[in-house]
Amino acid sequence: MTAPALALEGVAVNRAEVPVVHDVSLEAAPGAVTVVLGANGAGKTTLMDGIAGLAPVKSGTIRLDGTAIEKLQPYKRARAGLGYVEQARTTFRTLTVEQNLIVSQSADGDIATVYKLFPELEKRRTLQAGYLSGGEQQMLVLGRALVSAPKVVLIDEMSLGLAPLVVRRLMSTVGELAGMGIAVLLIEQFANLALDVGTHAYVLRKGGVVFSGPCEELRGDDERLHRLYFGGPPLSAAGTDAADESELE
Ligand SMILES: Nc1ncnc2c1ncn2[C@@H]1O[C@H](COP(=O)(O)OP(=O)(O)OP(=O)(O)O)[C@@H](O)[C@H]1O
Repeated sequence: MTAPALALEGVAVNRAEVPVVHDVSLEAAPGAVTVVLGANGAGKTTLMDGIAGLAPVKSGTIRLDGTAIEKLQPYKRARAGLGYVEQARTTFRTLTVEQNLIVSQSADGDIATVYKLFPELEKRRTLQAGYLSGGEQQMLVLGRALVSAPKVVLIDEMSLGLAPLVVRRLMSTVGELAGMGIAVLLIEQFANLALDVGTHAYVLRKGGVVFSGPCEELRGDDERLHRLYFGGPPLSAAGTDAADESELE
């Protein structure tokens, strides 16, 4: 098996001194999309913030290409090859599209690759980012992560507030990022879209992992997802899964 680009072991993350994520172990392989699912408030963003260094990791280890990063400042984690596409969809609104890419570019980063992935951005390269549509802004945020030449990209709910067609387009791009050898860790509210593009899935509930397995096991199985998200008995009388059991592999 390929060595994971990102490996977490027993990670706990706090929010404002409150323990939110506990004992999370997960891996993200290079060249694949790993999906993190869970209900609102399950701790997905807190986990991503912990990996990126924006929330305090209280215990456990986070390895990027085998090197422990959990004690590094966020900018050092970024420099080590960690890209983070945050939910907030932040761009420098008064800079042009191209300037946004230039300020995020690392020595190995290639703006032409971004334009190949998103021809829309090349057409608007001289436009201030504040004038882009929501979907184009999300493309720019993904593009900014890409020009930092990352080994791992964390993507948090990039579909928020976007039209379904745009979301599908962005999802296929996420697959292309993996095709470039990047390890993508994807949080997504539209579970089935994420499961279509992903290889391995984790489900978080109340800050802990309750499922780890191939995406195909969950694809299209809304009842099982619901039970994993919220616990409790199976929704259908025919359900054979244990009521509130974790399904860790
Ligand atoms: N800044 C904060 N201070 C205190 N508690 C917080 C803070 N941010 C989040 N929380 C709490 O941490 C828990 C996990 O939130 P988090 O945003 O990580 O979940 P999530 O799975 O990403 O949910 P969503 O899908 O709604 O973004 C929630 O109970 C939330 O209220």
